Amino acid sequence: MTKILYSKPLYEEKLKNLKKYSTANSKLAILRLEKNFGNSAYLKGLTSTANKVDLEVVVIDTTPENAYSDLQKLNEDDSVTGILIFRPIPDGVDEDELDRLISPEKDVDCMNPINKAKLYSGDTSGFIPLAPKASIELLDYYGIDVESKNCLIINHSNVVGKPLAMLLLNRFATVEIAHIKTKNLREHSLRADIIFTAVGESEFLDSSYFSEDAIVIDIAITRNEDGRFTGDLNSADIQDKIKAYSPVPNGVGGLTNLLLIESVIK
Ligand SMILES: Nc1nc(=O)c2c([nH]1)NC[C@@H]1CN(c3ccc(C(=O)N[C@@H](CCC(=O)O)C(=O)O)cc3)C=[N+]21
Repeated sequence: MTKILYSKPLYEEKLKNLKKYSTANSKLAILRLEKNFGNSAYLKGLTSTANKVDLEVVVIDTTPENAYSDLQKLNEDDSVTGILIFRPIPDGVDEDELDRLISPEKDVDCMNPINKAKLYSGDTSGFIPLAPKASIELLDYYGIDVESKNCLIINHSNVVGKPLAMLLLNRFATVEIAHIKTKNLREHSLRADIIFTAVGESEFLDSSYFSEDAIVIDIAITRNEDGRFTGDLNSADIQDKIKAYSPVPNGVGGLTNLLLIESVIK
């Protein structure tokens, strides 16, 4: 039997705890340069969670020309306590410049170089990128230890792959990162104990990619041809053929939005 790693029980537990905090002096601001499926799903999830704890959320739609000044305004606005810039960031915007500009104290997704440096040097006491953090917390909740495991990450972005690799290294996992130029992905995934994937290609990972003891953490969210939300994993095909997986929806994404709200409040 393949186990499904739902985030719901952990979500509920953490939500209950969050309700003890006052949200009166907290506000999350989201800087959005474009609308796409991924950030719409995120916005829906985080809005729903924010409503449950009465946290104020504002979305600032901006343009490549105004992004820097709009971000500066959010930095200077004392009522704003957390800032998230939706990724991916479109062409014509200097992503590194935005990252340098975001106030390190409000940088809930850990994109400012000061916060990244802390994380990359092994100090996890500050902000941690939220999707990688959710992936690790989900494994912790289900008692899955990554130490000495062969972990494959299929994503090399600044938001998912690279920070996730750091978190796994901190826990003495053996880490491999696959990306767009990787040859023979299957050869890598067949050797892996735990596979973290965030490609965004609906259900492309079938059972031929995995050993029977594989655990798959699906960090992608897309929509397939019939309009269903899916991740990278073909969950019908892998039934009874791998050990465990996190579903989409109700897996990593559901927890990511809660960790975002938690990060703003705490
Ligand atoms: N700077 C940045 N950091 C990100 O982490 C980031 C981003 N930009 N841009 C967009 C993608 C996508 N993403 C999601 C997070 C949560 C859900 C989520 O809450 N999903 C729920 C609910 C979905 C629903 O009900 O519509 C679920 O899967 O159960 C979805 C998608 C984070 N991303």
